[in-house]
Amino acid sequence: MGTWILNGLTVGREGQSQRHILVDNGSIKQIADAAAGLPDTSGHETIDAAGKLVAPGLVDMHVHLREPGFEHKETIATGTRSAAKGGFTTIACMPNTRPVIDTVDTVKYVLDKARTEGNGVRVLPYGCITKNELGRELTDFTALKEAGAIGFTDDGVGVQSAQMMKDAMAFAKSLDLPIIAHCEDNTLVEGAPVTEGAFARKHGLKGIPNESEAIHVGRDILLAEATGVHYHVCHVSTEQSVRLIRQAKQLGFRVTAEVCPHHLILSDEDIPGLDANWKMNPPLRSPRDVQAVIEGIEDGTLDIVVTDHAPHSAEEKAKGMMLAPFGIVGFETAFPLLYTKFVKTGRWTLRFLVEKMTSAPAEVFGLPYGRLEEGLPADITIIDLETERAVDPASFLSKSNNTPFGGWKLHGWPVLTMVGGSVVWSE
Ligand SMILES: NC(=O)N[C@@H](CC(=O)O)C(=O)O
Ligand SMILES: [Zn+2]
Ligand SMILES: [Zn+2]
Repeated sequence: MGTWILNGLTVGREGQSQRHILVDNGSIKQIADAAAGLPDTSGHETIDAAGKLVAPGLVDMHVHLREPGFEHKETIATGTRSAAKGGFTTIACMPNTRPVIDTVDTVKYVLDKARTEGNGVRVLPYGCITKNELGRELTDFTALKEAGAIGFTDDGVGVQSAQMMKDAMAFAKSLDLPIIAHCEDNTLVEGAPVTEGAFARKHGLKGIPNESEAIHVGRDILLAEATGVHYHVCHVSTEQSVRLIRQAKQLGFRVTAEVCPHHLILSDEDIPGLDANWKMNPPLRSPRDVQAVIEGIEDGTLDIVVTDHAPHSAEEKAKGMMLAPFGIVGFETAFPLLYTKFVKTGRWTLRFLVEKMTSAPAEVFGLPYGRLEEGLPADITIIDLETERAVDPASFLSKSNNTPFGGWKLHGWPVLTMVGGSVVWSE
């Protein structure tokens, strides 16, 4: 017995249309134009998707699940629940856990846990570039790939040594896997909690300058040119980074990049006060940088949207702007935020947003997901575009609720998430 998802709105190359989708045996068996009438649904279950968007399952290539080691912030069980509620069917998790994911055993640990406690969500682990993310010694990329790592990153910190990064790129290139870079030059940061700029000046805080990000982006683009690796830039937040990536693409280098909803929507001018729910890395930048990343995603310089879902406990965030850890949760607000801010306002088409969160990340990382096509795995997210709801952090399925978006009234809430033909979350 299969499932017909009836009368949903789909967005694709042909524009928007109403379709019926038959899911059978874990895959998309048939896609039919609704104009031709209802299909014969006898012997099948049905889901009424009339008036709702039926999108490919959302794909998030940058998330923190915190397990092993930081289970007070999040676990694979709670993180995947939160992801499913946000409409995500495939997520790629960062290795800055405790211990970090720098051995075959830790990769396997994450994959095993995801299989048993991952709520059906596809979890793809990254391995560390350097042992313990200390920047001193490369990990065994060959063994990590063999164990299931889909790329290498020291997310949380920048790789400070250019030689180390170059060696990492050459190694990754030989295995045909990407390097995913958290770009941050430590000599330009010195413990600052927010961006250099208006907010920092007003509160007498040290600021993180734009160059601390862009210097690594520029350096790494040169190293990517030299090595030919697929180089992917994490959470781009500055005008200068966008400019460098744009130029690298014009020159034909194998460079891709991601941007987070918060960097597309918030600037440092929006930070209401010394509340650590507004503290993340990279920090919220100037309005000029926000404009630059928006233009970056619009002209294709930035390829994909990721959440950088970074849960921290209420106790940790209560330590205040100076002492609290960097990061905000993202799964349960990402699509509604971008839908409300960019699609409902008429700036982006629905198709553009959906692509940036589905087919584009799948294509950048060579994954067989992110599209609604006969024969592909039935990873599908149904989204209510009509109902307005306020963000309620207390209702998050994530173990943490550190978000600056509490109370925001948004449209575009996922109502059903299906992975491989099984419903993994529904309202
Ligand atoms: N983004 C953040 O502010 N924090 C991330 C680390 C990271 O993504 O660099 C975290 O692990 O908490
Ligand atoms: Zn990072
Ligand atoms: Zn991160």
